[in-house]
Amino acid sequence: MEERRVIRVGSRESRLAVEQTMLLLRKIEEYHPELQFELVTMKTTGDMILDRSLDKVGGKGLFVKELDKALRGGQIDFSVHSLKDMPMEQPEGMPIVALSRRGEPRDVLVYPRGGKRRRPEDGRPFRIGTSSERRRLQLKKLFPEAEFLLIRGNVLTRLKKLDEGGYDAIVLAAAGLIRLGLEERIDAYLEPAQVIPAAGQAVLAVQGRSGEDYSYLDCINDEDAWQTAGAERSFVKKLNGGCSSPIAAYAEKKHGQLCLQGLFFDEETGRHSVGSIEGRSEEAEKLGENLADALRLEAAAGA
Ligand SMILES: NCc1[nH]cc(CCC(=O)O)c1CC(=O)O
Repeated sequence: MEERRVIRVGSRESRLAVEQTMLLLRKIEEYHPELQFELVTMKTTGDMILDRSLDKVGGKGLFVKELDKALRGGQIDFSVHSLKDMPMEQPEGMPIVALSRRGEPRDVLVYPRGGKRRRPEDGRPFRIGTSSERRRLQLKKLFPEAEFLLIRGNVLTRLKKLDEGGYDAIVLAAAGLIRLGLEERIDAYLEPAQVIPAAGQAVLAVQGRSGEDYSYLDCINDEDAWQTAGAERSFVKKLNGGCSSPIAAYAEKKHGQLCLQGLFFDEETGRHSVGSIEGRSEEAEKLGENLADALRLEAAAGA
């Protein structure tokens, strides 16, 4: 029997990261039985800092740095990430080489297991757990009376903290729960018109090394994901390059057109602006930039 070519694949070690990576690998294996994948998991800086909002300690890069090092050093052949955790620009020589078809893009509310959603009459404010400024800013409008509390840790840790009574609800990405087989924990979907998701939410990204042949990834690579996530990420990039201010972006294709919704919060004026733009899919990046310019002006002017 011929030896199968071994490909080493890097992933964060959280259960969600591993589930997502395996999902992708199983798909590739269907098309390429001649390949053998070996999973290499790592703890990242972002997984180790649990007491602060990550916005404050250096942002998105924290979840990918260790894996980048292994990729650069050749210990792994590619790594798999949630696109929304990736910086807007890839390090030299380590581009994104494939994007998966987007999963369920919405954020959701999860209530404590067994406990009914607490009625507001009993006095204390409804406590919503999230560590994302993007989510807090948008949920404040839906739940003006709520109190927002920081929650950190991976998805399973957050669910545990919720069930132990620390919160009346938490906000998570539907995609993560679904991929963990926990869809039944979803109590309410938040429509993008109410809560715009994070750029790249529910898309998986494969990061590789320049010059390597990744043609075996064609089977999972999704053109729509490149266009929609491309518009979302160019919007974010134009506004802050991935720093701390809350930004949301969600694009979808409708009748061949690309429709991008965005939210921008201006730290200087304390105002935020929300808007959308529509155009040709081929101009995804331009659309992102144009919406960014428009929303920046609006937030600055306080229209
Ligand atoms: N920031 C953590 C993170 N990164 C990706 C997902 C879920 C999957 C996805 O959105 O692609 C999650 C959990 C969450 O936000 O609830």
